[in-house]
Amino acid sequence: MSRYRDQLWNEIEHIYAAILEHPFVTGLTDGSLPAPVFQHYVLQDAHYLRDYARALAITGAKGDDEDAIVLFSADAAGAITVERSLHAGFVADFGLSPEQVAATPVLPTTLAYTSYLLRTAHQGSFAEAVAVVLPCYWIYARVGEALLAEGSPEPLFQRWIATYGGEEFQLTVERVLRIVDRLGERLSDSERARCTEHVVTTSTYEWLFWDAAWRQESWPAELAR
Ligand SMILES: Cc1ncc(C[n+]2csc(CCO)c2C)c(N)n1
Repeated sequence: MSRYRDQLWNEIEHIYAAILEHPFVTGLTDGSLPAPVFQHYVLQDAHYLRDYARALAITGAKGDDEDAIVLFSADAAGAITVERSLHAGFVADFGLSPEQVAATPVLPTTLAYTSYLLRTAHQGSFAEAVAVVLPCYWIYARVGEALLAEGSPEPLFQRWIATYGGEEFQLTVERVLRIVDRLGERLSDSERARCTEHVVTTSTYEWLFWDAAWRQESWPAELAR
């Protein structure tokens, strides 16, 4: 019997491959990513990280042992710290004012992704909560690793790559994957199917999140009041 993580990776490998080929991601390493696209991503990510931290805190509260409670609760705080340091730096680099940042609306893809995260974390079991938050860790660790090997000529993008390709983050993800493997050994068939669906859904949202920035997604201007 293979580890649960290997079964899950089989389900999302094609999404990961599509992410590595996405022009947003290739634009990070060849330096061609247009600044407004990266800016869009960073501003939406600030909204995303706040709700992701909430989803992690709920996952921690549902933890089935002390290590799991500590890991997810600490990462809930960590997601806010990352958001503040990474994003304060990028926002300063872009010359954006705090007012402009505060006025940035939560756009459709961010709202859909965070809503699904929070709904599942609130309503699901501990295993479902772990499954729904997993792709955020796992895909960024794998993408960070792949991009670190290539690097970027643009210092701003290189800083982003170093955050997620770095060893410390890789160790955090390994700790989450050990919990996934442990839970995988005792899931019923129906709970396993629900967990797999959450992993596939939020992996798809990871692709969509980059694509929304690439498309410069907005709410329909013709419906604005
Ligand atoms: C859309 C989106 N998905 C994943 C991450 C990466 N990420 C955010 S918090 C966290 C773990 C705890 O710090 C990780 C890996 C991101 N920034 N934005």
